[in-house]
Amino acid sequence: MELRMAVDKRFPGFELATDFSVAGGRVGIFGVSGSGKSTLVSLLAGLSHPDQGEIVLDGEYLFSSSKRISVPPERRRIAMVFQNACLFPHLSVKGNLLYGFKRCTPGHRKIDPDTLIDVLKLEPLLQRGVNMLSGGEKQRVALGRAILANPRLLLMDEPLSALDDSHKLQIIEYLRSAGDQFGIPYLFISHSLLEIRLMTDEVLAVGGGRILGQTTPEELARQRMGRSQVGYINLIRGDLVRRLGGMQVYRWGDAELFVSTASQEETPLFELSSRDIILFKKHPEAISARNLLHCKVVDTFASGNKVGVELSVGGQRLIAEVVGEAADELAIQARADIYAVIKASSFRTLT
Ligand SMILES: Nc1ncnc2c1ncn2[C@@H]1O[C@H](COP(=O)(O)OP(=O)(O)OP(=O)(O)O)[C@@H](O)[C@H]1O
Repeated sequence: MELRMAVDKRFPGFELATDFSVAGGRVGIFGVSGSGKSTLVSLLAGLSHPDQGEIVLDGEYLFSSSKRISVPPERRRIAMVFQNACLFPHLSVKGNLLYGFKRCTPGHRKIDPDTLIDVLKLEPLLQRGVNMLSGGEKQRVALGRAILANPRLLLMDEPLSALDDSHKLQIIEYLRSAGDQFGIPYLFISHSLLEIRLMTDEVLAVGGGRILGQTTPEELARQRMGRSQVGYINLIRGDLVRRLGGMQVYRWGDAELFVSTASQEETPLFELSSRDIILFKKHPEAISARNLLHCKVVDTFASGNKVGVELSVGGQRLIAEVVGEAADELAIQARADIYAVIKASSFRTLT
């Protein structure tokens, strides 16, 4: 997907003015509430019109004020998944799924409904009325309906916001299938950096109606480390090796991690804040923390008043943070050996 949006849109008290180009299959739009994300999405989908400018998708003008072009929404081949599933209440799950497929011209019908039903695990729901579904199930149906419309671009506008935390991450796996299994490029809009990191490869940061930056989710997370209350969040997927009393031991690359927070999953995802990693220059003796990892410093970076320290451990990467003074005292520099200490209780279970 190649998208260029150079548009202006004014509301009383708010102006969206963007000029950006993105290419790729998994693009994020990140920004706080009121930054203009939904306005941008609505202009792209054709649900509202820019005051001026142009929108070009894969070489085709969807909107151009100077050329007097405005392709109607139904001819843009852009499908949407919103915060609320917005399913048709009078149709069954199957009816909702096939709705988009039937409206799609036969030449564009590349995705087989049975394959989609299989991938999104919708078979047991097919005959149900949509009011009999949980929030997560509704979002899976809404996603399926959008994919079956065989769009050239899928817009996902805060699709996880209405779900509780425990369901969000399960649904992410399905949302990603739009790209991974069906090859549909998507724009994923969210105010959650975690969701952006799990869903996208490139991200536009939006604020006050402007594009503040265009970068990778990883780089965005690093930039925000110093400003964030929680520091940098390391995302760690471990493989359960054994259980020891109230503790789980996970393999993570060549390293083993002791984690005291429980998960039902064999390969759960954990969060670990850069603030919960303590660095030692020499091997510390007799510590109560369960995890002592011998690491190499890969790189350091400044973020606000903190220094981020990228570590290599057992073939994996970990980001710790220290204040500038500590970085000097510990002589932290690329290729230095260092020990990272982490309490077993510092890991937060995401799945
Ligand atoms: N139709 C409209 N009329 C007037 N103002 C509007 C309209 N649509 C949006 N706005 C204003 O534009 C600004 C950006 O809104 P927008 O919904 O795009 O933000 P957002 O980043 O998507 O926020 P959220 O994450 O809360 O949905 C807000 O100040 C909003 O009040």
